[in-house]
Amino acid sequence: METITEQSLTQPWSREEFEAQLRAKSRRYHIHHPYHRAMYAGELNREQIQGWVANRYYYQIQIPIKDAAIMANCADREVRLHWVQRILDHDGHEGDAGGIEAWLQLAEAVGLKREEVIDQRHVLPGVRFAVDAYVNFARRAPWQESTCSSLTELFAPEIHQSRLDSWPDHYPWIKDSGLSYFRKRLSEARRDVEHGLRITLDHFRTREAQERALDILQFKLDVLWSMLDAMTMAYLHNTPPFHSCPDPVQSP
Ligand SMILES: O=C(O)c1cc(C(=O)O)c2c(n1)C(=O)C(=O)c1cc(C(=O)O)[nH]c1-2
Repeated sequence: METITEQSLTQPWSREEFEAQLRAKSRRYHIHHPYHRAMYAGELNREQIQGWVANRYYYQIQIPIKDAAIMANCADREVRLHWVQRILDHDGHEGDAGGIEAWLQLAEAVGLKREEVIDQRHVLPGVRFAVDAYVNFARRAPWQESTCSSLTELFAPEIHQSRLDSWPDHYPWIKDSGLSYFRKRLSEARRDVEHGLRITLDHFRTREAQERALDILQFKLDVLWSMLDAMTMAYLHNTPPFHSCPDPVQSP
């Protein structure tokens, strides 16, 4: 017979407790990363803001590809009908140029040229690897697991709001038009996460499955954190990839 302690370890959490466990992951959200902390404290210079915008562009363009991968794995028509909105939000549709275009406007507002963002010349290998890991996870995992990985969006409205609150004071050189991406995401993220959370709470029922969901969410937190680690090396510490190699680069 199981002891009480063993039982409490294997009993599934109630829906409320499971949701609370997922939400508690906010403690590891990239809002706490030193790069973001410096951003909201007004401590970044123009190049450091530009580096962040140019690198985050890679995340922005891969999000709809990630969402298409989720849909490709999903046989549930109702879910696909709902999920397709995420692709339209980023890629745009009639009457809305979409999030990727809004991000390019942000890039221009911080003084980058559209071409240098679109051609990805500033994207760091570490950022690329982290984002690609997220897309590849969505390609391979059952759609309910990929849905769960998008739940960092539970914490995203706060981070978008932090930018809207702090940038006009600290970075008055950034044109207000650049902030429209963050305004747009405030409502979109809330709507998306309601759907994603419902799927996750419905699907992960055993304690083992619920713990798997927490691990998946942690994986996504790792993706976001690792992107900023790569940017820290390049733009805060001035140690981009290969900075210590002999120059000019020798062939092997
Ligand atoms: O600016 C941010 O810090 C941030 C974080 C996240 C996130 O938590 O994954 C997303 C976004 N922004 C975002 O704009 C966005 O469209 C988005 C989609 C997703 C996703 O996983 O499907 N995350 C995020």
